[in-house]
Amino acid sequence: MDADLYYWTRALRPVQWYPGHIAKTEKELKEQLKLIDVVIEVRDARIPLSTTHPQMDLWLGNRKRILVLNREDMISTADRNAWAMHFSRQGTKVVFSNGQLGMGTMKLSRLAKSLAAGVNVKRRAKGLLPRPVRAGIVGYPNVGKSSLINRLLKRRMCPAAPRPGVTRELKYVFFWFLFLNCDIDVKLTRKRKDLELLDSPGILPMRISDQAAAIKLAICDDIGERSYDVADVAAILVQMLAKLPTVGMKALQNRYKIDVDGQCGKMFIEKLALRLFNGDVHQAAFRVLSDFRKGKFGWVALERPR
Ligand SMILES: Nc1nc2c(ncn2[C@@H]2O[C@H](COP(=O)(O)OP(=O)(O)OP(=O)(O)O)[C@@H](O)[C@H]2O)c(=O)[nH]1
Repeated sequence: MDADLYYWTRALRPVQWYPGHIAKTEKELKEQLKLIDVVIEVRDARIPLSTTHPQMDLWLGNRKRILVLNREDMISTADRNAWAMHFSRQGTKVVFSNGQLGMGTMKLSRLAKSLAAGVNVKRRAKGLLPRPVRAGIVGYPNVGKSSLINRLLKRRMCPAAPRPGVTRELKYVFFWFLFLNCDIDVKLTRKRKDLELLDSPGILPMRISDQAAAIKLAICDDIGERSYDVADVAAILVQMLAKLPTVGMKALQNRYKIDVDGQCGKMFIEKLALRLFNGDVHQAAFRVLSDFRKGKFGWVALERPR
């Protein structure tokens, strides 16, 4: 699939975002990471490779780290098993989660605390009181960072929305939580006093040279719509779905009642526009993307371990 994608995307308008506030966010994030005991890196389970920040390894060095593949509900069990095996072979600690429903958050919280337990061993040895473990949540836009934090805290402390770029600043959420609840709900604060969470805005690389990865980010709604041509992206999605053994041309044909030429997604979108949207290609393209994002073709990962 990746070789096809490379070929298909060569002639398209490149997916591109404007560096704007990226440099500022990067600088702030690097500063904040110095205060963090354990980093929780969130990726989109449908595209764990394309949601890997190329500089993350450099920034994190040998800092304690947990990899979270969020949106586990949007991939099949076979995809999940393939990724679990891949990361376990690499010796990487991975947690599969669902930020909407909270699956995986208990394991995540336990793992974060156990990985950073050494912090308080050292503090005690120095005669200091223990302090909460500080976990920083990082990852691309819209992968589910804020939803996961809300689930971890069982409170809506961070705005979460179905569009990229909602979180705009670094924010310690647990400080607020303690402050707001210390008198009212002592049991709750005691229970969770051992973990502090830092939410951060979605971070993208300044430039992306891998257009196949960029298209997948667009398909999965992990970058803003201004960065890409919706019709181009939907056409590529049609070609990808036609090729996927678990979807195939038949599923497209049945859903939209249009003949599919697996080689030409653009023609498919144009036919759909004529059939349902008075020739409006943008609306037709948006329908296909939104059907994919809602799981109308089943839950499929767009990447498998290489
Ligand atoms: N199906 C599904 N949807 C999820 C999951 N996690 C989050 N979402 C949805 O994905 C959208 C984005 O989630 P956010 O938590 O706002 O993502 P974010 O990474 O904080 O986004 P930025 O603020 O842009 O960095 C929201 O509509 C969530 O409800 C999940 O595991 N499964």
